[in-house]
Amino acid sequence: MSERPAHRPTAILVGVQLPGVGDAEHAADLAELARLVDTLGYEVTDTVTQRRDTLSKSVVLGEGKLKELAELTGGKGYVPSAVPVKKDKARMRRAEESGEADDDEFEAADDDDDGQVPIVGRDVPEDSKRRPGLIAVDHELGPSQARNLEKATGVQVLDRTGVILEIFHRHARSREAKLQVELARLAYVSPRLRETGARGERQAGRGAGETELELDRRRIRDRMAEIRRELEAVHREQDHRREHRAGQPTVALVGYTNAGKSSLMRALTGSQVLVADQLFATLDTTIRALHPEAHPRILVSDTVGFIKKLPHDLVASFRSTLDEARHAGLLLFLVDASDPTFREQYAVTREVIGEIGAMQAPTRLILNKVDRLDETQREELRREFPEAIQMSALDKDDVARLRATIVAFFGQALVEAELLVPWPQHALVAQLHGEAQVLSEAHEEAGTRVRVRIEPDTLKRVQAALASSSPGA
Ligand SMILES: Nc1nc2c(ncn2[C@@H]2O[C@H](COP(=O)(O)OP(=O)(O)OP(=O)(O)O)[C@@H](O)[C@H]2O)c(=O)[nH]1
Ligand SMILES: [Mg+2]
Repeated sequence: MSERPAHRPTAILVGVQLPGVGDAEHAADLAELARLVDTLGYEVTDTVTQRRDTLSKSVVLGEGKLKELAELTGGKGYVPSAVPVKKDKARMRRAEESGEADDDEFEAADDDDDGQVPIVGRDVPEDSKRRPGLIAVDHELGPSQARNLEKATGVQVLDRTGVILEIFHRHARSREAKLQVELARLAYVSPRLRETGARGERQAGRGAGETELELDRRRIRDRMAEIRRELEAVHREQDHRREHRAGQPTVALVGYTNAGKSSLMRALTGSQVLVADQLFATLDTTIRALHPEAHPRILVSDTVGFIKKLPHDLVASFRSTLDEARHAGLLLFLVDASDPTFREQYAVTREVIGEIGAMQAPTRLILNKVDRLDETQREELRREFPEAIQMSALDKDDVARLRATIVAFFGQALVEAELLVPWPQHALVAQLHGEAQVLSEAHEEAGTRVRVRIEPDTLKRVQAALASSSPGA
């Protein structure tokens, strides 16, 4: 557990239970949002929910619920300038209640904000009366919904995607992750920009006939193009490294965020990757060899986790981070079996992995964290998932068993071969000890005769190397 400051800012969750969403699912979604908000550093103090047929187009919630929410925040409870310009109030109210209200009618005319989407550090005054610092809404919000909700409550509003993007922004460490997050944030912000009517200094650089909004959008497009170019360079470098590893058996750990991928990575490889009881602790892909080493060497990759309703732009920008999974010879799907919603989390993971085209490799399901379950629960899971491996990433024996399973899996693909390595190429023998299982080794007049169990692709590469340097080739 990470250290927590004594006085964390507080947050209120808002969710609408739409038709077709059961009570359990609704509660699970909100519990997950609470974990996301907690990861952002807020303490969740209240949850305001409502059953509705649709989200209110203006402020998500209905009038009464909005008042209830505003009482918690010390806000007005209505959108200050929600004065219909053309329609009469009663008609507006009817339309609003039926979820049909026209967004723009609720927009303030004297809009004084900067047209930026409320994604980070939006300046909503924070007073000392423990006014919440954030309202997190468990749905995708349109720009005017967020804006109106802020006006009615006086508190910064983020939708689910905004919360996730903010966590990614804070957790990004590598240049690649930072670029990918920036790309996703710009894709999120761009359609949410709106004309501000701002004047003066912001007009600099504006083309003839170009409005403020067009200028902002153009700047974003330019920056996105620049980021894509930078990312391409990063990816070329990665492809290069991957080519270098080609033929080496690789197992990819994939799964929902917090399933325990990095913990298992540590246990299998002895590496010091970050493990934290947080959502999206890992954003980069790490590749390490199994330790103690297997022969041939087996690589393990740990990567970014998934979540329900993962923003599409985020998946798109993290696609190459997930490339390791696409090239792996074995996919281990990790779930936190102690989480009652793990079945759905498993389904989400399979779906995203399918979307990025990584489902060709054989897969195994790993029910992790079974140390938190009792024997009856484990037995039930054995019946439900007879093929799955039950384990705890924190248990040495479990990890050793999994290691043996991985080694045996790649062992099936090995073929036996005999190679004669001439003396001038003696370095190849040492290489074979890393890349194959050496069964026997005999020194002869012409060189070293080695019997190996080896991956077919690696065998081809070694044979080609031997042929190209043999006399007369
Ligand atoms: N009890 C128990 N806790 C575990 C187990 N495996 C992992 N954990 C804990 O679960 C939390 C998340 O573990 P991580 O390994 O960071 O999970 P992850 O899948 O890498 O998560 P992200 O990188 O955030 O997507 C940490 O607090 C771990 O200590 C396990 O088998 N049993
Ligand atoms: Mg991790």
